[in-house]
Amino acid sequence: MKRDSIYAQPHGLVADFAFTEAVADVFPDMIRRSVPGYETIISLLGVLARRYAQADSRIYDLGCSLGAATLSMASQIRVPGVSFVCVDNSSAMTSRCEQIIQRRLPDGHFEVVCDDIQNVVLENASVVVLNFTLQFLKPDDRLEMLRQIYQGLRPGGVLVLSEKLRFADATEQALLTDLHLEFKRANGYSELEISQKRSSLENVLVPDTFEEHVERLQSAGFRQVVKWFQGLNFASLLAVKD
Ligand SMILES: Nc1ncnc2c1ncn2[C@@H]1O[C@H](C[S@+](CC[C@H]([NH3+])C(=O)[O-])CC(=O)[O-])[C@@H](O)[C@H]1O
Ligand SMILES: O=C(O)C(=O)Cc1ccccc1
Repeated sequence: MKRDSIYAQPHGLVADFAFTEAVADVFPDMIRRSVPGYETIISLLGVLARRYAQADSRIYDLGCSLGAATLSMASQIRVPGVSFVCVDNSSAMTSRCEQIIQRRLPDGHFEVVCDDIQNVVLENASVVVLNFTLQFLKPDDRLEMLRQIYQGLRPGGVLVLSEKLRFADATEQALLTDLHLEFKRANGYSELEISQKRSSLENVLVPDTFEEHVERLQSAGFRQVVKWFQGLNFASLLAVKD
């Protein structure tokens, strides 16, 4: 695994964060050292998919990056006739993802698509994963994305939505942001790396509160929403279509 040192040197003017070749090259290390609970979430996505995957249905991994969620789910699913659709709009990610999945699941039914997830028409889905992806869509586009997912799900199907959270209460926001900083320091990021990454993400990753997520999921049609994981200011929600 290549070590992330993208923000180790001063950038002068820090550009908006983008999923470039350089980021794709170090992505497993970057996300593991930046998102508390990431590896646990990936592993538990397998457990969730094993429970909710329906025979002869599709599983969508939206914003798949290098396909970690798909690989975990594929290793756990026991029902026949499941096909995976992995979508990401970064070609640096999808070209690597295609190779990784081909190597790890030579007999698997999967498709890797390089496109905006907002252009995907979902059909016959039993499990849809948005693992830290919705937060990169423009806030005004998020409800429509969830509506599209809801209409593409079968009855009994689920959306797993993982996101960085914002907190309405200023004290809670300050505490959890500070603990996330401490998590990054504990994982070897310098103050310069932390501050440059923070400015690059400023207008790119716009987090919502837990309450905003629940309301939006309900507006999209989901009646049952549960938070099944939280690590500091990162959480994952399970939304079930009746
Ligand atoms: N509009 C969009 N359309 C398609 N892809 C997008 C869009 N916006 C962002 N992306 C893609 O969403 C991914 C977000 S990373 C997901 C981790 C992965 N799920 C994992 O479980 O390892 C999370 C993070 O980096 O914090 C990137 O690969 C983007 O190119
Ligand atoms: O690094 C951060 O502060 C994050 O919020 C997580 C993250 C992880 C990988 C790419 C972009 C954002």
